[in-house]
Amino acid sequence: MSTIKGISQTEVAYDGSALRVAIVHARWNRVIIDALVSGAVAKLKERGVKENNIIIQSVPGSFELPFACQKVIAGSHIQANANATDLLGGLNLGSSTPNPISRSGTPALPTATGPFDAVIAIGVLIKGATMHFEYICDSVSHALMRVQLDTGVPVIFGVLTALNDDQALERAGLGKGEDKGHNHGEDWGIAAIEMATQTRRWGEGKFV
Ligand SMILES: Nc1c(NC[C@H](O)[C@H](O)[C@H](O)CO)[nH]c(=O)[nH]c1=O
Ligand SMILES: CC(=O)[C@@H](O)COP(=O)(O)O
Repeated sequence: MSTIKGISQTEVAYDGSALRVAIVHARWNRVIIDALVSGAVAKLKERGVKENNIIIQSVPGSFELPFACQKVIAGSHIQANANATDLLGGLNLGSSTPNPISRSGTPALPTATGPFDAVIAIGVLIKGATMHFEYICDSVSHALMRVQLDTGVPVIFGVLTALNDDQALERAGLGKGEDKGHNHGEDWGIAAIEMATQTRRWGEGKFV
């Protein structure tokens, strides 16, 4: 019987070439994390996101993900403003600073910086002997939802909440049996591009 689970991909092939995406990952259960991050990066690149527009940051554990995502989003705005100031500063609008454009002869273009169009939060939580698992899963899921609603930047929920090692391995395509499972990191990369693109469109009042 074919499963009814899983995402139904949209017919639209979203173009990631103008997008900037951050991946924030925890470092617990690193073998699984690395597979998930690789899967997400592969799909981002496959859909055109430039390598220097994929920023990867790590934190100790999944509990740190919401705070890190909030700060990474805020930092990208500061970085963008700083670059804009640098560029505007080069226009020599009566300032004493010589125009870097005239000084070097070539325009001072900003580096690959700017606000993130989406953030992918990746963590692997595996149930242990205590209730620690439940409290982290609950708090992190609610907090990541709040970060995206508060910031207006899509935060893709890439946190595996597994009851045992095998469940986590299979969801990273690392299953021990014949069926290795499916790397959910790939789905998260695709979702990031769709949500980033749609967020831009919705922000312009466009409903394609
Ligand atoms: N047990 C797991 C953790 N625990 C660590 C917490 O996430 C956090 O880093 C610590 O409590 C300090 O604040 N983290 C995971 O990502 N996965 C686990 O299975
Ligand atoms: C998700 C966790 O925090 C968990 O792995 C910790 O294990 P334990 O509940 O046995 O301390």
